[in-house]
Amino acid sequence: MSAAPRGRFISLEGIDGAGKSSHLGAISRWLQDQGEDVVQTREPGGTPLAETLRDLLLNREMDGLTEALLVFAGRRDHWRTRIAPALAQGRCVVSDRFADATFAYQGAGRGFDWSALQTLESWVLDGGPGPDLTLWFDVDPATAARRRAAARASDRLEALDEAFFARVRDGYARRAAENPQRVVRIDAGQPLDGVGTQVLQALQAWWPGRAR
Ligand SMILES: Nc1ncnc2c1ncn2[C@@H]1O[C@H](COP(=O)(O)OP(=O)(O)OP(=O)(O)O)[C@@H](O)[C@H]1O
Ligand SMILES: Cc1cn([C@H]2C[C@H](O)[C@@H](COP(=O)(O)O)O2)c(=O)[nH]c1=O
Repeated sequence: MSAAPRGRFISLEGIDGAGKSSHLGAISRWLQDQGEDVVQTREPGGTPLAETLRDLLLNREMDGLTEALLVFAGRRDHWRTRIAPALAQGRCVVSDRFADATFAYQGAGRGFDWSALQTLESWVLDGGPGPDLTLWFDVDPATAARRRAAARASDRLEALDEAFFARVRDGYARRAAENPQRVVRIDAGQPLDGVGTQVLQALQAWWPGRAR
């Protein structure tokens, strides 16, 4: 009996308040409509251990190196016990954030060494590929801050200033430039339905071209 073809892996990225989580459900439904068995997850988190580490990241004071090691520790557990097995079964994984967030937040935002992050990423993913498609919800930091303020109280990272989020945005732009075949930029400054239309178009444009 032959093994199932590897499933597809989609990640959603963007600065806090960009609006990515608002489209998670619609993306999963669209994939289900294509006949996919979908696993919806998030980072930091996605497993009991990684959710515990998420709680520390969002609520305890620490430096950028500690943040990077903590998110990669959680990602290792998430990858090894949940994402990789699901992909091996041919399932479709949709994650609200993945490794690009570490390059953007801990790399560009905190100033942690980019090539060291690339080494950690390769170790944690067993040298294999990460997401097949990344939707980068790109919005200016002032708009994102207004959306966050209207929606909820800030956690430790969300409370950082606009200059931090401008650097994080630059980090996402750098990852997009380094991975043009994978990362699709969504103009998240548009109203909700306009963003939803772009998301759908990005999925449709990518879907038929995916070799399994
Ligand atoms: N395009 C949009 N226009 C206006 N408001 C939006 C838009 N997209 C999302 N919002 C609102 O902004 C707030 C933040 O949205 P959401 O939680 O989806 O962002 P997020 O990128 O997932 O944030 P985080 O990563 O910090 O959880 C919500 O109140 C949501 O309703
Ligand atoms: C994966 C990852 C996340 N972060 C930060 C980004 C956000 O501020 C929080 C997660 O909150 P969300 O509302 O669930 O998006 O964590 C990070 O700093 N590094 C990472 O690798």
